[in-house]
Amino acid sequence: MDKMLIGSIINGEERKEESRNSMEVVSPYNEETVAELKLATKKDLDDAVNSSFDIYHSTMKVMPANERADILRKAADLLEERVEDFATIICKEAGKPIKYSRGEVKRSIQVLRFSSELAKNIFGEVIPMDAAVGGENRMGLVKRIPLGVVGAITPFNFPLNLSLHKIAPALAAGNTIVFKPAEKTPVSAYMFVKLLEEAGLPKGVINLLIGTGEEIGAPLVKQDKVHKISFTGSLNVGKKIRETAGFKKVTLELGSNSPNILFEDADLGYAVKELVKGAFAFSGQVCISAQRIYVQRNIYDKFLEDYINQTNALKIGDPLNEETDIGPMINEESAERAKLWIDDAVEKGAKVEAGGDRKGTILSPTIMTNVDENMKIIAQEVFAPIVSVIPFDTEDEVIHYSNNSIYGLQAGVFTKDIDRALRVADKLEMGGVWINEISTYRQDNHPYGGVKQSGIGKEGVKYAIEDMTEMKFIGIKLNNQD
Ligand SMILES: NC(=O)c1ccc[n+]([C@@H]2O[C@H](COP(=O)([O-])OP(=O)(O)OC[C@H]3O[C@@H](n4cnc5c(N)ncnc54)[C@H](O)[C@@H]3O)[C@@H](O)[C@H]2O)c1
Ligand SMILES: O=C[C@H](O)CS(=O)(=O)O
Repeated sequence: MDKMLIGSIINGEERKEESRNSMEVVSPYNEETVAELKLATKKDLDDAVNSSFDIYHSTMKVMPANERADILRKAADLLEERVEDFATIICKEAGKPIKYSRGEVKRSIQVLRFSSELAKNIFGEVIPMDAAVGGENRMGLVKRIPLGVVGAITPFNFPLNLSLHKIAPALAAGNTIVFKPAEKTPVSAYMFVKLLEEAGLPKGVINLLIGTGEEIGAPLVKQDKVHKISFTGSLNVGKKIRETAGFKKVTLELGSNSPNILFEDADLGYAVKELVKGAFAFSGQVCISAQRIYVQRNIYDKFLEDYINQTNALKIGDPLNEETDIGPMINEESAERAKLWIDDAVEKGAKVEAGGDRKGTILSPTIMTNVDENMKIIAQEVFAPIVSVIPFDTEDEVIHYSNNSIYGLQAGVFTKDIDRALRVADKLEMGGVWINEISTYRQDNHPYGGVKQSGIGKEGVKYAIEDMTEMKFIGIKLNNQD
C-alpha cells in the first residue's frame, strides 16, 4: 500500500516539509506503515489558534445558520459516498474489524445530519419580566451564541465518530475549531478535515494539528484564545486537562468499567448474544464496553456455559476480513498490560474461563470468574477484551456492587419486570442506563457522558451544541407602554 504523508492543516495549507520531525502510523495487525506524520511545532500551534480566533471573528460569527447547515449536510453526503474509503482507513490505522469500522462511518454520517438539522434550531427564549416586582414594561431575551474557539482533543478508538461528536456540533453552533486527533490514529480525521473543505467550509474554520499529547495537546489546553476544551480520552489525561485549562469551559468524556446486570427473568439467549458483542467488539477498547456482568445466582451457570461457548466461537484474525470479530489491540504495549492484569487477578484467585492468551497485539477474548473488587480487572478500566462474570443474590447487593466504582458512564439492566428495571435504573450512579440493552450501545442523539470520574459535561449532538454555546441575556425597557 502507498504510504500517505500527512501534516497539520492551518488556514487551508498543509505543513509537511521534509525537515520536520516524523512519526509513523502502523497497522496494529501486521505492522504495515499506513502513514508518515509530519509533526506540528509550537509555532504551528500558535498559528492554528490565531487563525481559528481571527476566522471566528471575521467569518464564523457572522455565518448564517442555513449556510452552516448546508456545509454539514454536504459533508454528510460526501462521507456517504466514501464509506468504504473511510472504513478501510479506520480498519488499517486502528485495527478495528471492517464490519465495525463501517458501522463507525455510518454513525458519523448521522452525527453530521443531526448537526445540520440542529444548526437551524438553536433557540433562545423570552423571559416574562413582569413576574418580578418592578419588571413591568421590561422584556428579557436570552440568545444562544457561539463560544469562539473550541479545542477538540480525541482518542484512538473511534477516530472518526468521536472527532465528529466535537467538530459537527461546534460548527453547527458557529464556533471555529483547533483539532488534535490521537497520534495513533489521525488518518481518518485528516481525511475528514480535507472533506470539510470540499463541503464548502472556509479555510481556517477548522485547523488540524498533528502531534502528540505532550507536545501539542497539553499546550493547546493552556492557550488563552481557546474558549473551550472538549476532550475524550483517559482519566489520567482528563485530570491534567481539568487542572490546566484555567477559565475555559471543559467537557471531559473519560473511561469506565461498565456493569451489566441480568436478573433471573431476563431473556437469556438474547442477553448472552448481545453481551458477547458488548464485551468484545473492537477488543473491548470501547469506553462503555461490558466489563462486569452480574448474573442472578439461579441463572448463573446456564449463562456462563452459553457465554463461554459463544465467546469461543468468535473469529480472530485480520481486521480487513469480513468474517473477523476480533482483531488486534491498538499496540503490543496495551495487549501486554492487559495480559498482566489477567495474570495479576489469577494470582489473587481468579479463574480464566475462556481466552487469556496473548500473541503480539492480539489478546484472545477472555472471560474471568471468582473475581473480587480489589483486582484491577474489576476496579479499573480494562479497555481490553476481558470481562468478568459475577453471581449475585439480591437487587440491593447488585446495586451496591455496580456503584462501587470511581466510574459511572453507562450500564445495562436485563429484566422483564419494568418496575424493577426503572427502580434499578434510578439507583445506579451512571450517566446513562439501558434497559434490556447492553451498556455498550450508544446512539448519537441522546445525552451521553459520565458521572463521578467518568467525566464532566454531555455530548450527543443537541447536548454538545448546548455546551458549545453561551447564554447571552439582553434586557429591554419599553418606554412606549401606558
Ligand atoms: N467517555 C467517552 O466518550 C470515551 C470515548 C472513547 C474513549 N474514551 C476513553 O479514552 C481512553 C482511550 O483512548 P486513548 O488511549 O486515545 O486516550 P488518551 O487519554 O491517551 O489520549 C486521548 C487524546 O489525548 C491526547 N493527550 C495525551 N496527553 C495529553 C495531555 N497531557 N494534554 C492534552 N492532550 C493529551 C492524546 O494525544 C490523544 O489525542 C480510554 O480511557 C477510554 O475510556 C472515553
Ligand atoms: O469508546 C467510547 C465511545 O463513546 C463509544 S461510542 O463511539 O460512543 O459508541
